[in-house]
Amino acid sequence: PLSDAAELLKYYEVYDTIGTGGFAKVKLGRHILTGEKVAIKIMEKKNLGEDLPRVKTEIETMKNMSHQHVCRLYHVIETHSRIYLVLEYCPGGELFDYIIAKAHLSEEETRVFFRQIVSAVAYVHNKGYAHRDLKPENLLIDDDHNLKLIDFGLCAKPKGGLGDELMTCCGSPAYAAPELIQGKAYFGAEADVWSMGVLLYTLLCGSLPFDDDNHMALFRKITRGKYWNPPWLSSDSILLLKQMMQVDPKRRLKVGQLLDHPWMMKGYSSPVEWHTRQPLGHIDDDCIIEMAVHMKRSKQSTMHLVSEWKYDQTTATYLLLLAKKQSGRPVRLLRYIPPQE
Ligand SMILES: O=C(Nc1ccc2c(c1)CCNCC2)c1ccc(-c2cn[nH]c2)cc1OCc1ccccc1
Repeated sequence: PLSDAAELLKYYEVYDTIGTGGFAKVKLGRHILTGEKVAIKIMEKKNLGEDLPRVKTEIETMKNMSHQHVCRLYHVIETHSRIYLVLEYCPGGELFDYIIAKAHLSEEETRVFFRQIVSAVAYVHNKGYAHRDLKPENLLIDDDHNLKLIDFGLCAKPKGGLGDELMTCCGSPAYAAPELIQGKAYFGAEADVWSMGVLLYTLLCGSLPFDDDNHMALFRKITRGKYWNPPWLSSDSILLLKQMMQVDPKRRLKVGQLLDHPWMMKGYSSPVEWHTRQPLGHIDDDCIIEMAVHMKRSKQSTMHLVSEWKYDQTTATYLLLLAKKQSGRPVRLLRYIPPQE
């Protein structure tokens, strides 16, 4: 109903639907004040049902994530019947479609992408979360041809940190670790490494290492851990895949060992940089000044307002101004001049 869209339309121009997922629809949009393009994920509360907790998890998790390879949440608008998430614009679409279009990627192109995936996952783990649904559908390509991790609906933040075991069996079977599908207690970080191994395989090979229409047959293949290595794989790639898709989680590579693994370092002089380039607490002066001028407030009170991180129009305006600055565009808010009488 219009009342729901009214709140959204106060701040955004909304264009056509670009994707419809399980319980959400994604539309293109533009933030009026900054002119920046955004993606708007629209969910009908009544259709969410038992998925509502998953959406709440995703929102609370994404509010704590600020990283160059994690899709940024800018604004949360909850109305009578809908939840709108305003998200970072990723016009390259899903990595899944990109791989299909190219059959499979070269080792060099895979390495560029895989270093970004490891950077995102290392950051997420350092924050105490396990993603638990790593797959090419959950990696989007931005307008700079960089990857952005999405879908934190299944992530877990064990109370005692990632040293605690998890129980819930979740995620997509083809990417799920053996210990997870066997219903054993597992460590989220170890399960994520297995999924990254399957992801690396799909990038290099253009197919799944373990696949079967029959669920039980698929489970048997995963627990057996044997898969085909296509002839175009280098011996280094074969070795790394083997170290990541170890059925025994204790023998599996750790994320820390991935950061400077010889395969990851080929053609590079430094290990994967996983620290964020935009720490959450950091407040950019240029953006604050432009907002203060626009809001006719002092710099101090504008700084204070932004620091509340309410994921409202203020948060969205600040983050989108920052995105503008980082893309080399002018740190300017729209100067709306009302029509002269
Ligand atoms: O910006 C996003 N998507 C997106 C934007 C523009 C274009 C495309 C895609 C590809 C299709 N051709 C038109 C160009 C976009 C951003 C964030 C999220 C998102 C973040 N957490 N959850 C979802 C989802 C997004 O989309 C999903 C999608 C839509 C159509 C296909 C492929 C992917």
